[in-house]
Parts: sequence; C-alpha cells; structure tokens
Amino acid sequence: MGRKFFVGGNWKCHGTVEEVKKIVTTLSEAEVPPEDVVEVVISPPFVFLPLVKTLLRRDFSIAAQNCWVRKGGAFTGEVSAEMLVNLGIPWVILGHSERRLLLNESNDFVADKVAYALSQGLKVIACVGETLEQRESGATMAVVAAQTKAIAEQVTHWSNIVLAYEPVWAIGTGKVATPAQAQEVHFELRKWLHVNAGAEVAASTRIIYGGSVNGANCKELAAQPDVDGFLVGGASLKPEFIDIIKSATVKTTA
Ligand SMILES: O=C[C@H](O)COP(=O)(O)O
Repeated sequence: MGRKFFVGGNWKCHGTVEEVKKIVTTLSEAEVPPEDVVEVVISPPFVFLPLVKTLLRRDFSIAAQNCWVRKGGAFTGEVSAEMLVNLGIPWVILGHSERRLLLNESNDFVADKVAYALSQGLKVIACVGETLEQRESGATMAVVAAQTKAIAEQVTHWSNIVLAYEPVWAIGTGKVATPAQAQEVHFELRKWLHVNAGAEVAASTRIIYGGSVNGANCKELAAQPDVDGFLVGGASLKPEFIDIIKSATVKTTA
C-alpha cells in the first residue's frame, strides 16, 4: 500500500486571533498538490481549534496538540479525546518531546493516551525522538524503539497512526538532521515495526520527520525513501510552509 505524503503544521503555543486568520488566509490562497498526493494537517492551540475549523480550506485537516489520557471528568485544565471528536477534530499529536520533557510524560503515559485517543476514533501523530545526549552516547535506536514499543504494546491497529521521528536536538534549533541521519532512523524504525508489528504495518505506516524543517531543506529530506512527510514547527507559521507542502511532489516525480 502506498504511503501518502503527510505534512503536519504544529503551531505549538503561538498565535493570536489576528495571526491565525492571516495564516489560514495565506494557506487558503496557496496552490498546493492535490489531496491524493499530500495530506496536510494543521495543529493550532486548543483555543483556536473552532476558529481554524471554520476558516480552514476543506482539503486540509486539523489536529489538536494533546488530549487527556482517559475519559473526561474532574481533570481541571484538560481536554478529552471525546471533546475533540465532538468538535469534529480528526487528529491529535501525542508524545511530543516538549510534553515528554517539560511535563514528564513517560513512554507508558504517552502509550495510554495513544490507545485511548484511538479508541475514541481519533487519528494520532505519535512522536518519538532522542536527546542530544542520548544520540551522542549511541542510544538513538534504543530510545526510539522503547518509545515505539510502549505504543505497540497497547495498539494492534496502526492504520490511524502516523509516527513522527523528531530528534530533540533538532527541534527549534535550526540544526536539522541530515537527510542521511533522518533516513537511517526512519529505516530502523520501519524495520522495528516489521519485526514487532508485522510486514503490513511496516509497509503502510507513515514515518514523518520533524526538527528544523524549512523551505530550503525539505526537498532533500523528502527524497529519502523512508521519509513520508514532516511535522513542522516554526516554519509552519510562515509562508515557506507552502514550499514544504509542495515537497510532496518529490515522491511523485522520483
Ligand atoms: O512538532 C514540530 C517539531 O517540534 C519541530 O519543530 P521545529 O520545526 O520548530 O524545529
């Protein structure tokens, strides 16, 4: 089964109503490859989800940046998967390194969230990735395999999961992984899926790269055989996000 190129725009904790309207207008006016070539998912902060849902072009989809680990209730400050479904938000980003590191989200907690979100009908962008220290000590694969294993232990169907490899040292630093570094980890992750989740899951699961992707480096990264798209932070708030979406055509012209 072919893996459709996937481009996520993670706005993180940025934006005002005025800025959101401006970005969405820029996106709406852009000429991008058709939906059968690239799947685009925009992820604004919770408070802007209804506004973006109303204004966003219909060929783009929307993700929340997090959700609660189980059914909603007395959990002050949290947003449940059921609420996202109720609002018509199809996707959620889970396990982003900013949450793993700043909010101490463990592998098991992230996996619990992934399983619960899937059970409620959400599609999940599940993030994995190593710190600089872990990379320098040669632990990259052990770290991303452990993060993926925690998810695999709870999940049998992978069709609603996109796996995002985001090396922490490349996030927001301008220090992008080289195409070879990204390809190496994506290849190993696919191999891990093959051994642990089966050939079909390995062949069909999209593994996307995140970490300082921009309009200038996206094409070379997109050309790597196991890079199926991007999760973009900073550049998703800028017009160059359109160029990143367009890099999907690297796959169709290869
Ligand atoms: O979710 C996106 C990643 O954290 C990448 O962020 P960045 O493109 O600003 O490095």
